[in-house]
Amino acid sequence: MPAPFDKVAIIGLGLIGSSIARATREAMPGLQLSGFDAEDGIRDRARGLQLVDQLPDDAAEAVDNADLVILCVPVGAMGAAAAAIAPSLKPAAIITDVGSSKASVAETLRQALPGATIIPGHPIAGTENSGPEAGFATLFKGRWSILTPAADAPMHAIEKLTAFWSALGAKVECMDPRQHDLTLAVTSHLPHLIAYTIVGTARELENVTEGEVIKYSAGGFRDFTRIAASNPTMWRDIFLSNKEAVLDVLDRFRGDLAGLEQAIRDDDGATLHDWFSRTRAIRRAIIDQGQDVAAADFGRASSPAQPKG
Ligand SMILES: NC(=O)C1=CN([C@@H]2O[C@H](COP(=O)(O)OP(=O)(O)OC[C@H]3O[C@@H](n4cnc5c(N)ncnc54)[C@H](O)[C@@H]3O)[C@@H](O)[C@H]2O)C=CC1
Ligand SMILES: O=C(O)C(=O)Cc1ccc(O)cc1
Repeated sequence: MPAPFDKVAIIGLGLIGSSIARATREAMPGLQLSGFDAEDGIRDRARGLQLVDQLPDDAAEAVDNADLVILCVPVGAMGAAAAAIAPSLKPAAIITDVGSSKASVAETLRQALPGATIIPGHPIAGTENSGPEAGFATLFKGRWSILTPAADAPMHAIEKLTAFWSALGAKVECMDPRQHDLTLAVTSHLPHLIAYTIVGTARELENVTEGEVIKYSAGGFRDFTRIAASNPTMWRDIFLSNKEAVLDVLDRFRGDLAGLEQAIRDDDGATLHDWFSRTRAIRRAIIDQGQDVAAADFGRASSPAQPKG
């Protein structure tokens, strides 16, 4: 199939931007790629890696004549990135982003780029690493890429963006932005908040445990430390931009945690066993659906799928 775009501009050349560049090069070698990053040092490193064909020192120059512009910056920087490209966007250009929250980003982009064709997006694929060296071409293979177009978004733009992500190996689905934000608050944002909490708590307990938390850190805690090593700027922005949904799921989580705390206090083994059995079934269902590609891809699955029964 021919590439859906002639020229694609990637703004923000960190983990996600550089992965898109690498994957696009592999899947659509004839396509013209340009890029920009606000940090001089990142631009230099991206040039060294030869991630794109053109990498000017100016955002507006990078999007000149681009058919698709992909904003790959932290959610809190979307407004500034959009404002910087506004003067030189070609009228027919499609603007998308990869931000981890959608309703507030969509509103920011609408305000910064009035009249532009904006199709917000979010590839549900990533790692705890950042920067242009951290990206890799296979990141999106077999993973979901969610689009959250407004009701009046032009169908041809949605179709072209779908074709682009499909060429990178992603499975594409459209979703309402609020539905996206609530779903991701449960499946991604709350788990990160818990990891950030538990690793910080363990660090504070080091005085009590005399360094043994780190020394004997076993499977469970190690998994949390990977997630808690995620990009602080990016995650600060995610929590502040998806505040409502995160606070909503946090409230429910607190209720469930209190229930388990009470069961422990009451020596109520049946409640604990019942809860843990249900969560085990959820893990198995996810693996049966083939959704555990992240761990498999990175060759760091913490444990193989448990045998049934
Ligand atoms: N890291 C992950 O696992 C995933 C991240 N995302 C989303 O992708 C976006 C980018 O994240 P990463 O690539 O991981 O971060 P990153 O930190 O690796 O890269 C972001 C880049 O954006 C640049 N930048 C910041 N403000 C800018 C501006 N105004 N103009 C141009 N460049 C600017 C930074 O210098 C940096 O190089 C975020 O919105 C994040 O929520 C989405 C899916 C997964
Ligand atoms: O590294 C991990 O476990 C992740 O969960 C990566 C990730 C981070 C943010 C997203 O919006 C999507 C995926």
